[in-house]
Formats: sequence, structure tokens, C-alpha cells
Amino acid sequence: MSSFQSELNTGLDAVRQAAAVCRSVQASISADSLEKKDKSPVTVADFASQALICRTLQQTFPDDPVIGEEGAEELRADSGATFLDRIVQECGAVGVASNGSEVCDWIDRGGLQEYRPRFWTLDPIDGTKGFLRKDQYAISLALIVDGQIQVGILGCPNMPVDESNPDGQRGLLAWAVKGQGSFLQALDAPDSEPKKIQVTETADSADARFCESVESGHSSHDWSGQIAAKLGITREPFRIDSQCKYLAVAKGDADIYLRLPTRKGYQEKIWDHAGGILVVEEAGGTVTDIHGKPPEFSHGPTLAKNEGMVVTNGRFHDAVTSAVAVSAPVR
Ligand SMILES: Nc1ncnc2c1ncn2[C@@H]1O[C@H](COP(=O)(O)O)[C@@H](OP(=O)(O)O)[C@H]1O
Ligand SMILES: [Mg+2]
Ligand SMILES: [Mg+2]
Ligand SMILES: [Mg+2]
Repeated sequence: MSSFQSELNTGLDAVRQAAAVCRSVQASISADSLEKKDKSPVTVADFASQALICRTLQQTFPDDPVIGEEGAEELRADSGATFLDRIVQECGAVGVASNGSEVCDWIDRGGLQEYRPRFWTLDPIDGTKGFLRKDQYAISLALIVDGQIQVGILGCPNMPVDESNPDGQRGLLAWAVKGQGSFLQALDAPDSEPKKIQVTETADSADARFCESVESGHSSHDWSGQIAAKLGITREPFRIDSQCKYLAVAKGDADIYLRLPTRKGYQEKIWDHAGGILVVEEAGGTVTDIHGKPPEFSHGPTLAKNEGMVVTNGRFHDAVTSAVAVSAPVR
């Protein structure tokens, strides 16, 4: 078997199962979320997705630690009991019978806090705000070995299968193994032939279409407007939640993804990037932080040595990071 095939196949199965849970919860959602300590929302689906993926990883790779976004502390408290019951129910609905303490243990398998030579990183729902709006979100899973992303997987349950038919079938699954290219498949067609994906060939940055977060609190829209002006970009930004932005660049729906810090000191989380980065790089694109530095996955849960992120099709990356630098607001 070629390298990391078993990790890839296990990861793909885990992400497909998590996607089923997310879809089931999203179909029934009624503005139902808890507020985390940092004031961000978390839903039954975030927890169920992390539980199911950590469970599968534990079965196949019992020695691999996981740095996941969520933790079960609040669910273990009495006040979390009703929420926990619903997570158990949702896991049952996709065929995984369990109880509350088992579910909490699976979630807390994602609790690694420091660097290890081999670990997984998981964002069980990236773009929870998009998920709550019934918009785009992603399930992002990556394997990191010696600081290098070796496997990256993005489940995007709401992305149109055919971008020219946004009201048609939805759900994409993208993945990459380092050195082996990036591939795409309809989420609901696991036996279909995977399609190799490539970034665009747009050579002039003025012709570029860039994507950015819907949430101006996550990435500065003012700053990206300045950068677009510097680069001569006239097309409207493509605003879309989650690591679906990485997929948009990898499959050629956009040429650039900008993630621009809204305040000094925010450290990007590794799970918000790892899966997406490899999918873009293996599709031929380039990813650095806003200073042109490669992202460093050897400092635990955050990209402590990086700031923001710049993703391009690789044709004009330096021009974009230069435009980012010259238009940087005083922070
Ligand atoms: N001030 C901030 N700057 C950058 N990213 C932030 C942020 N506050 C929250 N985020 C991250 O933005 C992610 C969503 O990205 P996007 O806006 O591109 O959809 C969130 O992931 P979760 O939704 O997994 O919590 C969260 O980790
Ligand atoms: Mg979150
Ligand atoms: Mg996230
Ligand atoms: Mg998340």
C-alpha cells in the first residue's frame, strides 16, 4: 500500500460519518447552540462530529493523539446533561450506540495540548456560524508527522457538486496526501472515481477572484479591500464560511484566499487550516502567512509563529503578500 493509504481511508470514513451527523442536526436546527468561554457558538453537531471522528481514529490508530477544537468539560457538568443526551442520540442515529460518558471520553481524545512527532488535528465543524445560518461549513481532519501535513481531508456537506448549478446536489469531499495530488468526490458517491483537482491558471492578479470570511470579526474586510485595490482586482470578493475557502482555491473557483488579522495577538488555530492547506498545496497552490512565512505546525494547538494566512494559485503569491504588507493598517 502506498504511504498513508490506511490513514487516508480511515480519515475519509470518519469524515463521511461525521458529515451525516452534521446534516442530520442542521436539518433540525432551531438556533440551538451553547456559548463557549470565548463567546463563540458550539452545537450538538460540533460535539457529535468530534466524538465520532475521535472514536474511529482511536479504533484504527490507538496510539495517535488528536488536537481537536472541542472538549467535553461542560458536557460532563450537570448543566450539560440535556445537551449530552442529544449528542448520544445523534450518534445513535448514524449507527453508533453509546452513552454519555463514552461520548465525553471520545471527545476528550481530542485534548492533546502540545506538540508530538505524530498527531491528528480536527475541526469537527469549521464555520459553526455558517452552519447555524444553514450556509457553508467544513469538517477538517489532518495528520501531521514531524511538523509536516501528510494527509488533509475536507468534508463540505453543503458545497454544490456542480458549481454552475448551485441549487442542485450538494456535498463534496476533498483530500490530499503529500506528494500525491488533491482529489475530489461527491460526498454521497463514495464509490465514484475521484477527480484530480487543480488551482486556476490565472496569471494576472488583476483578474483574480478572492475569497474571504463572511465574518468581518474573523478576517478584516477593510484591509482586503485595500489589497484588492492595490492589485487592481475589480471582482467582488467571494465571501464564504469555513475551509470551503481552501477548497474553492484548490478546485479553481477562486484564485486567492485572504485571512487578515483583525487584531494584534490573535493566534490562528491549527485545525482551522491544516486540512485545507494540504488540499491547496497538492492542487498546485501556495500557502503562507501574511508575512510570506510557511505555517508552522510544531507549536501545539495554535500557529503561534504565524499571523493570518495568504493562499493563492501560486502565480502571483509574492505580489499578494507585498500588497498585504504595504496596505497593513496600524495595529
Ligand atoms: N478573531 C478571529 N480571527 C480569526 N479567526 C477567528 C477569530 N475568532 C474565531 N476565529 C475562527 O474562525 C473560524 C471560522 O472561520 P471562517 O470565518 O473562515 O468561517 C472559527 O472556527 P469554528 O467555526 O470552527 O469555531 C474560529 O476558530
Ligand atoms: Mg468553534
Ligand atoms: Mg474552525
Ligand atoms: Mg469548529
